[in-house]
Amino acid sequence: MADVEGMSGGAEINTEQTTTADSGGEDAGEIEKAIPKSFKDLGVTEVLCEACDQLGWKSPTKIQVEAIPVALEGRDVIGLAETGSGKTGAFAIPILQSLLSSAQRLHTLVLTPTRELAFQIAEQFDALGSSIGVKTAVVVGGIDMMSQSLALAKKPHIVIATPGRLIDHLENTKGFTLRALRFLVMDEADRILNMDFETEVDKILKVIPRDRRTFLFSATMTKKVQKLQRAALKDPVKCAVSTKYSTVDKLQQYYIFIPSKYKDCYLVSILNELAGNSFMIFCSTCNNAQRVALLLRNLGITAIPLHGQMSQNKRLGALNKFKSKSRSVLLATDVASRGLDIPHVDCVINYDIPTHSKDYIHRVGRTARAGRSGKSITFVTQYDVELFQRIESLIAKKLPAFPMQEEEVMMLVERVSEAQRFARIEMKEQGELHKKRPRGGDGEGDDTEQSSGVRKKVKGGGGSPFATPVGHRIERATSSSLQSEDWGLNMEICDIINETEEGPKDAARAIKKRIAGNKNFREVMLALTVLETCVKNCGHRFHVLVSTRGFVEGVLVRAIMPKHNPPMVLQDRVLSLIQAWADAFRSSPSLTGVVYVYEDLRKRGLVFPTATDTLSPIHTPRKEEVRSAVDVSAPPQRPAASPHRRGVPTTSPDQVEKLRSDLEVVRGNMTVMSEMMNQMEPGQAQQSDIELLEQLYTVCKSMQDRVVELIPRLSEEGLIEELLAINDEFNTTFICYHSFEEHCRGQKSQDPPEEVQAQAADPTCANLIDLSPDTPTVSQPVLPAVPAQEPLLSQSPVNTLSNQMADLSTDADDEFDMLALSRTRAQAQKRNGVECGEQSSEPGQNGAVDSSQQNSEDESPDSTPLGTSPHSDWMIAKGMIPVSQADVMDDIEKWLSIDVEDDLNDGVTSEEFDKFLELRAQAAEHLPSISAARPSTATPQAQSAQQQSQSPDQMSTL
Ligand SMILES: Nc1ncnc2c1ncn2[C@@H]1O[C@H](COP(=O)(O)OP(=O)(O)OP(=O)(O)O)[C@@H](O)[C@H]1O
Repeated sequence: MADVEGMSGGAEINTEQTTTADSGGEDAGEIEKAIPKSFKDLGVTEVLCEACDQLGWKSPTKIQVEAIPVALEGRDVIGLAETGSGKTGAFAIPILQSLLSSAQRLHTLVLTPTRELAFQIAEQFDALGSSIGVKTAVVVGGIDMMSQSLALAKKPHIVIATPGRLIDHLENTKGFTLRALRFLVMDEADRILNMDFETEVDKILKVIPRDRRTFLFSATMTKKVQKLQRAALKDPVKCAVSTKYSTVDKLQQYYIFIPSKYKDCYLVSILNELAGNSFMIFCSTCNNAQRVALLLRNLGITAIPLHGQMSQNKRLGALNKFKSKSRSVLLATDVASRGLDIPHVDCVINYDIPTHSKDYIHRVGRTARAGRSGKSITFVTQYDVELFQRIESLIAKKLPAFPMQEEEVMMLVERVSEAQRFARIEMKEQGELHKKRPRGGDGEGDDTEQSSGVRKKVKGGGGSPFATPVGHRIERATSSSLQSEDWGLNMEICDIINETEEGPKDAARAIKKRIAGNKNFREVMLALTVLETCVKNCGHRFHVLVSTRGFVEGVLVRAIMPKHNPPMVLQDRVLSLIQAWADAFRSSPSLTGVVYVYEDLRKRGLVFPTATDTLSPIHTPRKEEVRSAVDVSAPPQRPAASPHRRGVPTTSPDQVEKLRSDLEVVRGNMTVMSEMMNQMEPGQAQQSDIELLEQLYTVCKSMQDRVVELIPRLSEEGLIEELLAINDEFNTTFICYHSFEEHCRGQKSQDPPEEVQAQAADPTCANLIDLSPDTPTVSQPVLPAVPAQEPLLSQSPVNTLSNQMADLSTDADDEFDMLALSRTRAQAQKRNGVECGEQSSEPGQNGAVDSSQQNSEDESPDSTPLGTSPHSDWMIAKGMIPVSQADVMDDIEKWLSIDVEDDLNDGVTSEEFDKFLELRAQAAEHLPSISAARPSTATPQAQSAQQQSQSPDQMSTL
C-alpha cells in the first residue's frame, strides 16, 4: 500500500515501522472473513474484547488490526483509513487498555474539530469503557462553561474537546490542568492541524507533557501532519490502510451537471425520485442550509438544518431528530462533514460543491459506512466545473452522470418557485428575530467546523471565506502568483455576485479575508482590483456590504495603517477608492457609510491623493468590455483595451483634433483656477480676486457638464478615458475650491449674479467641446467678463453638502486643515502639470466607479423635505439613485450581511490613526508644491502673467 505522501523519508518517521494493508474495498463483513484476527489476537484484554463483542464488533477492522498492536506497544500512531472504517475504535481501545493498567485522572485528551464529533467520540469511549468505569467529559463551545468546569473538576479520565473551548478552560478554570496527560489524540488530524486551529493547538501542546503518547487519525492526511510530527510526535508508526484520498467501494458516486438557477428544482426532483431514503445534503453556507431546509419543508419534505449559526442545543436537537429518523433530510454545512457516524444515511447530496476537494471525501463518507452501501450525488453548475475536475483527480475516479429527466425537473419549476418565495419570507422573519435576539450569549459559532479558534469567533457565515464558489474565485484572482489581473475571472466573480443569493456576502467576506492583515501587498492590490471591479459591475446588494463604515474602516483603512508598513502606492490606492466611492455613493442613503469615513478622514486632516494618476491606477474594464474581449473558449485573460466602443459612431480625426484642442482650453481654465487658489490667502484675498475665482468656478462647472454629456457620445476609449480624467480633475479642483470657500466664510454670501449665470450658459460656453460639424472650434479658454457686482460665493450642492458634512464633526484644527488643503492642492497642481508649465497629455484613468455618477449635482439643496437626516433627505429630494429599502430581497440581504458587518466592525485605534496621519502629512510635505516652486510674492495676476508666457490662450481669456 502506498505511503502517506509527505511522510515517507521524513527524518523522524521510521518507514520500516510503517504498517499498511490493502484496502481492497472490503466491507466489515468481508473483513471478518478476510482477516482471521480477533481483538484478542491483537493483544486486547478480555474485558475490552467483551465490550467490543457487546457493540457487535465481531472482529477488528483493518485499521484496528494495523493500529491497535502498535499502539499497545507504546508507539505513537498516525492512522490513515477510509471514512467509516472504525478509526475511533482503533485509538480508543489502546487508550482504555492503558487506563486499565495504570488508572489515572485526566489521562487522555482527544481533540476534534466539531462539537458533534466530540459527543460522538465520548459515546464510543463510554460504550467501550462502561464495564471498567471510565469517566469522560466533553468540552466544546456553545455550552455553558460552568457545567463543563464542574465536569472537569471531577477529573475525568478522558477529555474530549474542541480546541477553542479547551483553551478557554485551560486559561480560566481554576485547578484544571493537563500537566499529567498521558495520551493526546487528534481525530480528523489534518483538520485540527490546519491554519484555523494552529494557534490553539500550539498553545495546547505547550501545556501538556512532552513525554506523552500521540495518535493522529484521519481519512485524509496533509503535509501539516508532517509538521506536527516534527513538533510533537515521537518515532511514530504510520498505519495506512487506504490510499491517501480514497472513497469506499460500496459508495456509488454520481455527479449531475445543472444550471445554477435550477439547483432547487433538481434537488426536489431527486428527493422525490429517491423518496424513502435518508439524505444528508451539504450546502456551503449556513444561510443556504437554512433556506433550502425551509424550501423543502414548504414542499412537505421533512427536512431539518444543522449549521454553525444554530445554538448548540438546536444543533444537537437537529442531529438527534435525524438520527432517530424523525427527519429524513438533514441540510448541513461542513460542520457535519467529518466524523459523524449515522449508519442509516443512504444518500449524500452535495448541493453546493465543496471548495476543498478533501471535504468531498469526508462529506460522501457520511454514507456507505462500516461496509454498508450508499450513494452520493454532486451538483455541478456552470461555475463548478473546475472544482469538480479537481475532485475527480483527487479521488482518481471519473464519476458517472446521475440519470435525470430534464423535462420532469422543469415541471417542478412553478411549485419550487412558490416554495422559494415562502422560504425567503420565512428567512426574512427569522432574520428579524435574529436581529432582536442578543448574540453570542451561548458562544454560538465557536469551535464549529467553520470556527477559526478562540479569538476569531465565527458568527455564522460559511466556513473559510474562500470556501464558496465566489470566494474560491476571489482567492484565485488575488493570488500573488498571478502575472497580471485575470479580468475574465474578475467578471466571473461579478456574475456570481449578481446572479446568486449568497454571492455578495460571500464575495465581501472573501475580499475582506484577502485584505485584512495581509502583508502580501501584491495580493492586497489584486484584491482591491477585484473589489473595484465588483463595485463597478455589481449592484446595490454588493454596494451595501462594502460601503459600510465597518468595511471601509475595518478593512480598507486598516490595511494602510502604519503598523502594516504599507507602500505609498497602496495607501494612495485605498484612499482614492474611498474618495471615489464617497463621491459616487453620496446620493444613496443606504450607502453613506463610506461617505462618513471619507469626510471623517478629511476632517481629521488626512491628505487624499487627488491626482488622477493615483485614482484607479489599474484600468478596470466594465463588464461589457471584458465580455466582448474575452473569448469564451479561450482561457480568460485581460482584454486588450478596445479602441472603440460598439454602437457609438466613430469620431472623425478632425473632430478628435478639435476636441483635443478644446480640452486644452478646459485644462487651461482649471489650471488657472487651481493656481489662483494656491496664491490667494482665504482671509486676505482681494474681493476682485474672489469674484474672478467664483466666475471661473461657474465656467468650469459648465465645462464639466459638457464633458460629462460628451462621454457617452464618444467611441474612442482613449478619448473617453481622457474625458473621465478631466472630469476627475474638475472634481479635485472643485474640492479645493470648496475648501477654499469654507475658509472664506464670514463673507457675505450671495447668489451668482445673473450676468455670470448667463455667461455660464453663454453659447460660447455651450459650444465648448461640441462635436457637431457646424460648431466653430473654441481655441481659447472661456471666461466671462468680470461683472462689477458684489462678491459671490457659490452655492453649489457640492459646497453645501461638504459644508453639511463638515458640520457633523467638531471644528478641525485650522492648520491641519490647511495642511490637508495644501496637500490636496499640491497634488492637483502636480497633476495639472503646473510646476513644469505644461498640460498633462497623459490620458487619465477612470475612477473606481463611473465618473458620470459623480457629476449629478447641479442645484442647491433647498426645499429639503423632512426625513431622517438632512443629507439623506436632500439626496432623496434630489432624486439621486433611488433605493427601494422596502424591497424584501434587500432586507434579506441586509440580514445576511449582519455577520459580514459584525465581522468587519473592528475599526482603527486613535493611536494608529494619529501615526497614520503623521505619515501621510510627511508624504504630502515631500510633494512638490506650487508655492515652493514659485516666488511667494507673486499675485494671482502675476502668476497668470507667468502662465501667459506658457499658455497665451489661457491668459488672454483671463
Ligand atoms: N470492528 C468493528 N466491527 C464492526 N463495526 C465497527 C467496528 N469498529 C467500528 N465499527 C463501527 O463502524 C462505524 C464507523 O466507525 P468510526 O466512526 O470509528 O469510523 P471512522 O473511520 O472514524 O470514520 P470517519 O472517517 O468518517 O470519522 C461505527 O458505527 C462503529 O461502531
